[in-house]
Amino acid sequence: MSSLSSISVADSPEARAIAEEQEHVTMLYTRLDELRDRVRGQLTGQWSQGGGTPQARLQRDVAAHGYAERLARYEAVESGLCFGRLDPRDGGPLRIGRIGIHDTDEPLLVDWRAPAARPFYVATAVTPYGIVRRRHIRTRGRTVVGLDDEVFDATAGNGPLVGEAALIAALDAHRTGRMRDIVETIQAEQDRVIRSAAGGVLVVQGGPGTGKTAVALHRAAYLLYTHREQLSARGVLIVGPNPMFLRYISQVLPSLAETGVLLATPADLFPGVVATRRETAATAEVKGRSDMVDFLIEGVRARQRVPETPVEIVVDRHVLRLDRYDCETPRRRARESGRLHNLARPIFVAGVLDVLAEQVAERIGADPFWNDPLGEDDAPGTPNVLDEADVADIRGDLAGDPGVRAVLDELWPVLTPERFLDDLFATTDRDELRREPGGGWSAADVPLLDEAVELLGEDDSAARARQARDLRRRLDYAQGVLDISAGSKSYEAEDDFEAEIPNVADVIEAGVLAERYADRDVRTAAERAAVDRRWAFGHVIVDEAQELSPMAWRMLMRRCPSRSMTIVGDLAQTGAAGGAGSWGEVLSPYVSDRWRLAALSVSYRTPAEIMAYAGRLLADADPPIELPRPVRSSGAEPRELTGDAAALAAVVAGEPGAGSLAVIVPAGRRAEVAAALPHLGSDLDEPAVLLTVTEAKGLEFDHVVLVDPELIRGESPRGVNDLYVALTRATRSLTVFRVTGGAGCDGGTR
Ligand SMILES: Nc1ncnc2c1ncn2[C@@H]1O[C@H](COP(=O)(O)OP(=O)(O)OP(=O)(O)O)[C@@H](O)[C@H]1O
Repeated sequence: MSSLSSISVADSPEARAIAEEQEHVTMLYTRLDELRDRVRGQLTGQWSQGGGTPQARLQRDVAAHGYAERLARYEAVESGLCFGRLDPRDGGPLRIGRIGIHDTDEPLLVDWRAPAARPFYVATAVTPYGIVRRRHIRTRGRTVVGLDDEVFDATAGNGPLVGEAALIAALDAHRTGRMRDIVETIQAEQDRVIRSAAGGVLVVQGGPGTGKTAVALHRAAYLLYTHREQLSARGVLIVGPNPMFLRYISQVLPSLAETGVLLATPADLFPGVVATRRETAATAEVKGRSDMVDFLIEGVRARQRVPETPVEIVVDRHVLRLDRYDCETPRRRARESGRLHNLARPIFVAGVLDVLAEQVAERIGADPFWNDPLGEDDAPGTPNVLDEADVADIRGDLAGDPGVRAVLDELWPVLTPERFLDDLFATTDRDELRREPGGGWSAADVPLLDEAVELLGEDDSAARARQARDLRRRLDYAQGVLDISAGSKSYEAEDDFEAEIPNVADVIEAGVLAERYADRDVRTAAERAAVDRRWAFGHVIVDEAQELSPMAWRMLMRRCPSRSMTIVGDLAQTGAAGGAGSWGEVLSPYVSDRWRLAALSVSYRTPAEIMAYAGRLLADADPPIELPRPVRSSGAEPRELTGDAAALAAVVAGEPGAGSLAVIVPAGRRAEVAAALPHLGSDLDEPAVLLTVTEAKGLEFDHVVLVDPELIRGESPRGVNDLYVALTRATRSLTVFRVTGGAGCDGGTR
């Protein structure tokens, strides 16, 4: 392998190589500008056409939406448009970039996701895939500033890393509050995960910094490229642990020219509910257990009541009575119907109304002389003079009676998930769950709300009525079009020749035409999915998946009935008490043992010095923690310091100015440390932040000051995992600071 970097000597072979690449890169940007101009023109063309039929306007909206998306893609790839070159043994060079650009018959730039680009990520001297040279092209703006070449020749052994110089340069770069894409330096083991088949469940397990998140995001881009039609219709969902994490990763897919992916936390997955309520980890753990399903089922059954003591209802001066026996049969029938609670209610209501109607009919229709031989006609009649229609009228009156309705609502209420859960928590005898109604929802409530819908059923009569109205409107409109057209036909029919020409009404009927006028939704799948609880995604990616509770998994699996999923996590980093202990345990209820495991073993984040230090601090962990292999060293050993709050503040103030800094604290000391470091918030766009381990999960910083590691370890049953997370957030330097004094930091340095 040979390497060239930062070539500047004019007229050297290296300079000539740069000039050659510059020429190609310049040509590519010219093409990109042309493509943008063309799409901009098409977009303006759509907007400038006014008026027209509703159908024409809708078609214009759809077209404009498509052009706007394409333009956004072209805008997104400005930086690093072309970053690689492959020289095959046979044939001309291929340039690799963020999108594909073609001339009439030859590819000018090959999309990194295309099969032809694959050797760029996996070729080695031993398995060169027909490639003799791989070149990483470094650009600044539109200027080529350096090249890194690897020549595959059987006599020169290649190292395990692909494009080592480019990779190390990427890893050494300062971190900002936003994750960057790694498209230029994806490593072979990562590439295998990214390009793995879309179907089934793929679990990606790897230690901190092995690129799981990066790989998951590039896999999303790869799948969208490879299965564009299917996935842009059904959408891709990426689930991350908290909003801060989602903000951190939010730029990666747009920089890969992919939009339209929904990023959400599990707490975001119940449209209409914003989970802002705080609760203890212990309560959240209980709510996440799978036995909550039975708790909810029991709760629903308990709201399908029969009267303990007879209930009296006064209707038109008649006193009607309902007892336990009267209601048990309707309840049994409703339950046995197999319908969900709200949908079974009409069966219960019908049964109870029958009982009440019978009572009324007996009172007002009974014929006391029905079998009196001296009665009218001297012959036995019927015991009740009311016929079926009369009884049906009585039933109808009873159904509208407020007193009857109140009793029915009490016995078998229509329940929204919110009303049900509020009531359940207010009345439960489980202390850890009991709370007053109202006060909003917690993140752990969201899977319970979702589960509740599955038990209660959604009353979609309003939506169905709306659909019926829409269809009626479209039919009327279509019929109007046909009528006008038929009118013009009769006018035209005065001319015999014209009358031979078939009219629109001859070839299409109103229903079909109405379909054509159906509103076409111009929103992306992600936009539609965000407001639709029942949306089934084409692929779901779950990051930091080890943190999800069994109830959250149930909710997620509902969003992905096809089970086309990528699950990314590290069991050694599980912090949540209800989080995963093993992937098999998590997945077996849904896919049995039909899931694939891919392991990532190299840490691209944590330098060797910090990893070794973490190994020492975690040496007694049980089960033992297997640390990933660091890919580079920083030359800086971690520092251990002790002092009071003022000393901590001084250390933080003295941290290197360049790059990002995080102070990671035990949750129980957050307030104290925040008081000592009042200038630190948790906005990742700021150069320095103060975070708990839970908040820091999945993030990384150039420099980390870790406060009181022993406290972090002792704070929860999975404290050792939390400490592992905290120790592995830094890309450059780690300072461990133990605060002296009982209260630690009491704000003295304010
Ligand atoms: N092939 C690569 N080229 C360049 N940078 C990479 C590569 N792989 C990973 N990285 C970088 O390494 C860092 C860690 O990656 P990432 O956050 O995806 O790891 P992770 O496994 O998800 O970590 P954690 O378990 O801590 O969440 C990121 O800055 C990422 O950009």
